[in-house]
Amino acid sequence: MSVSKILVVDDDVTFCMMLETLLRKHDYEVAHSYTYADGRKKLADFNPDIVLTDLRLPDHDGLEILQLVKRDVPEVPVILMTSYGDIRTAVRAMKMGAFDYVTKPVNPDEILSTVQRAVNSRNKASTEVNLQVSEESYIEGVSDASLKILEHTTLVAPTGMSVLIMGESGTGKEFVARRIHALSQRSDKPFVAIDCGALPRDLAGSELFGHMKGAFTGAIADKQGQFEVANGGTIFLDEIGNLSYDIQIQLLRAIQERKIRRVGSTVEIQVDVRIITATNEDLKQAVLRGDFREDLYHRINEFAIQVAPLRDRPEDMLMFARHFLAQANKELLRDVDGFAPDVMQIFKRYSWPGNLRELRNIIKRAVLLSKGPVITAGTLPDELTAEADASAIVQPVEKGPVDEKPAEDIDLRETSRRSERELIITTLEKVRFNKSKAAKLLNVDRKTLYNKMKQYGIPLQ
Ligand SMILES: Nc1ncnc2c1ncn2[C@@H]1O[C@H](COP(=O)(O)OP(=O)(O)OP(=O)(O)O)[C@@H](O)[C@H]1O
Repeated sequence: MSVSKILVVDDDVTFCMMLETLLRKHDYEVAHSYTYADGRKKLADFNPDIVLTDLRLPDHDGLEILQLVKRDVPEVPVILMTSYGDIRTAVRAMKMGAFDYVTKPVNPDEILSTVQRAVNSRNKASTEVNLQVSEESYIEGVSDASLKILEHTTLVAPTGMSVLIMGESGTGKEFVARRIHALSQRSDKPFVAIDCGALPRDLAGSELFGHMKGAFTGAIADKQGQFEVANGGTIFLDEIGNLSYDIQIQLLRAIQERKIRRVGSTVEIQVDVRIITATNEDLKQAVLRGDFREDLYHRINEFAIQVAPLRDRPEDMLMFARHFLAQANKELLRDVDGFAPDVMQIFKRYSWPGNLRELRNIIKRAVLLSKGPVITAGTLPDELTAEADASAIVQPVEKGPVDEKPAEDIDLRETSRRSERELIITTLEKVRFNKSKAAKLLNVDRKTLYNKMKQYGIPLQ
């Protein structure tokens, strides 16, 4: 196999050099750019197989590099490097079609394993094997929300109904889709996953339905679309809300009449494909806005499954954490045995905007950094512990069993917010608004106290 070419875009010169040396040592061919403008040029001149970009560049942000790649060379995986404070942007990047993100400071083993996964995914894509049967095992979870998903997937799997899976990014929607396929009568036929968010508008038709030689510039040969590839099996359309109106019409036809037509052809091809779709936006709103066709919405929504965010199902935390720990140990050839009790408490208090994907990444990173037999709070990013600390002001770390059920009731939350505010005010008054002393008494750091004061509208005076 030929050497993979990697373009690194980052304005930190020393970091770029370090990364280059590391990647070269592992037989990658590397080019670097310190700016968006140069990155854009190298994208054309160097023709990389993979792009690694920082989220903050002096002249633009890294998301624009991602957009550029998705527009011009959508098959090239983009890995984003972010500081932990940018996690929400990283989540947005995933929605826009990024392959994955790694958090800075970048750990050599972590970056190498992510790059290797990207190389593997490219090799799969280029040989048109988009079937990607998951190597990871499926965890069912124990929360009520997970049990409901289990019940619904088992019920709907054998029916052939179209399923719409809703949930935030990283909650496991694609895993649920694969599960439905695996439990259906189509399980020995292809499962084809397509990220509609990463499909360039003008190529979406050809990617889904195929094209004929000469149909447009660049169509140098006839090409099967993914509907034909998936024939007999299941097609999973992730981020369905991103399809253009035009493609929505063609998709509706494919579902209603079970026929597709390649771009540039008049011949209709019969296809038998089950449709599973996913979205993390409110499609009903998109219908009301006129961005998504109502008839298509009803077609894809014969059965809906809601996947809850991780923060709303803390009962699942321990199981997933253990699963990702075992996975990380295997991938990194380590033998970390478990989690210190305060780590599980931090996990349960953190808001997990990136959901299971974020938990997986955090644990992998912690395994890399661990020196002892268990993962300790010191191996977690500061932002994560700070956010968890902030929400713990009136909920001191419990010593109880790690998987006990925390309060979920909305009123209870509201009450605890109110008493948290009162506690902060009383403490501040007691120490005459000396923030350092107040922070000490409340057992949080000053930054957390400031954030809380801002959040509750307490004057900083
Ligand atoms: N049930 C599960 N068992 C084990 N791992 C899971 C499960 N669900 C999700 N994961 C882990 O979380 C990662 C993200 O899941 P997945 O890609 O299915 O999320 P998603 O909701 O489709 O995300 P996006 O909306 O960003 O496409 C997976 O790669 C896997 O590592």
